[in-house]
Amino acid sequence: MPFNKDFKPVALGDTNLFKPITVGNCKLKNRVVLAPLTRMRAEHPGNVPNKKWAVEYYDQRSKTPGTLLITEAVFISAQAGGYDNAPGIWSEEQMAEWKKIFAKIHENGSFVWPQLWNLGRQAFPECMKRDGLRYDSASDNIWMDDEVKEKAKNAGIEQHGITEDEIKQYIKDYVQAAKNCIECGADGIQIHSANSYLLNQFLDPVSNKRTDKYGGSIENRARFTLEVVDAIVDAIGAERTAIRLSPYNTFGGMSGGYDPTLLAQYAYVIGELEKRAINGKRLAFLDIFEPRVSNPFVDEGVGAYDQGTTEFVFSIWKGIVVRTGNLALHPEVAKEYLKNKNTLLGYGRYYISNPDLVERLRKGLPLSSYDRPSFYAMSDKGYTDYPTYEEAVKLGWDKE
Ligand SMILES: C=C(C)c1ccc(C)c(O)c1
Repeated sequence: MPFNKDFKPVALGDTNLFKPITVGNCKLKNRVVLAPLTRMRAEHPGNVPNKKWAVEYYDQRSKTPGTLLITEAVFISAQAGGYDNAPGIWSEEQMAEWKKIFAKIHENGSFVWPQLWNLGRQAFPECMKRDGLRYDSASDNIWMDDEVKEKAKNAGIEQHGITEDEIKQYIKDYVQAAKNCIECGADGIQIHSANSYLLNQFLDPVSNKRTDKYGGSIENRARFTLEVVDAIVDAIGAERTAIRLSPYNTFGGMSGGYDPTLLAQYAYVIGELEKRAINGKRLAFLDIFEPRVSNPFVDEGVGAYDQGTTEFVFSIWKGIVVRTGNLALHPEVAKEYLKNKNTLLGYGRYYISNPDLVERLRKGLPLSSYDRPSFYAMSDKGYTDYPTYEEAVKLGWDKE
């Protein structure tokens, strides 16, 4: 893919983006963060990180020492999964591959935080039926969309509102997965409580119709997420624990900004995290998915929700924030965000196509466009074959 000719690069080397900051136990030399990016290259069966390509993929994106990388989302257990080609971190075989990946990132002087994932109703129903697993969510049969409802019916599996005992088991699975990450060498973990996956299905009243202590009020809908936070903090420490939230996301049937009460839900969760912080258990960072991207499946710049902002977060949370969402082509927005001294910037799609993105942002170098069709393809094409800027110039891309 050639350079993006429609984008005029801006050097950010003299901005706060390259001001060192300590996150947890990690002394970062820049504030560029590899955002968690599912790439669907894990091996099936076994949900094992790709043995041929994954080490190289993360090696290429961690070359600038002192960079924070959040891995692609990682299933905490088979029951939390439901995609054949996404990785887990519950088995020895999976852990053996992650150890190699984490070691390579550390060899480059960078840091790695796996994102802990639990799909809920975003799982493929047919996979759960095939594997003799439940097809879980916050409530029975509140479908993401009619297509999924039909797939579940054809597979002969109901969508199951999980019981309190099953919630307790998931919390144990989150803790074990977090411990496995640290055993494999990770610097910390990020709890995925965003983008319509299971914890988000509990936070959002559109999917959570429960009448027990996990539903029916802002406090109750936040309970599962906060119990996961507390259990993981107790197991590995607050300085090794982060969380991702997406107040405005509409992907996966979530309410986003269209439910006026949703911001109150997130203000409550973040308020509870700040209360814990004041009591000595401050999470390493909050990763906030900006409404600049209300649905990650739509094209660059499409679908931004402009009726609200995440600025409320800063009235509550006094710790470190990663802000992610369509920033690579918008250095002016990046600079605005960087005025806050606790802010780091997450980069996703353009970090796929620019393995040396940190250096390109520092120097204001042209950005290679990405190839969306290969985002989730089982191939090294669109995964490890994107050139660095120097390699691209040798290929004559600057002459095109
Ligand atoms: C492209 C989307 C919406 C996506 C995929 C995977 C994950 C873990 C996520 O948070 C978002």
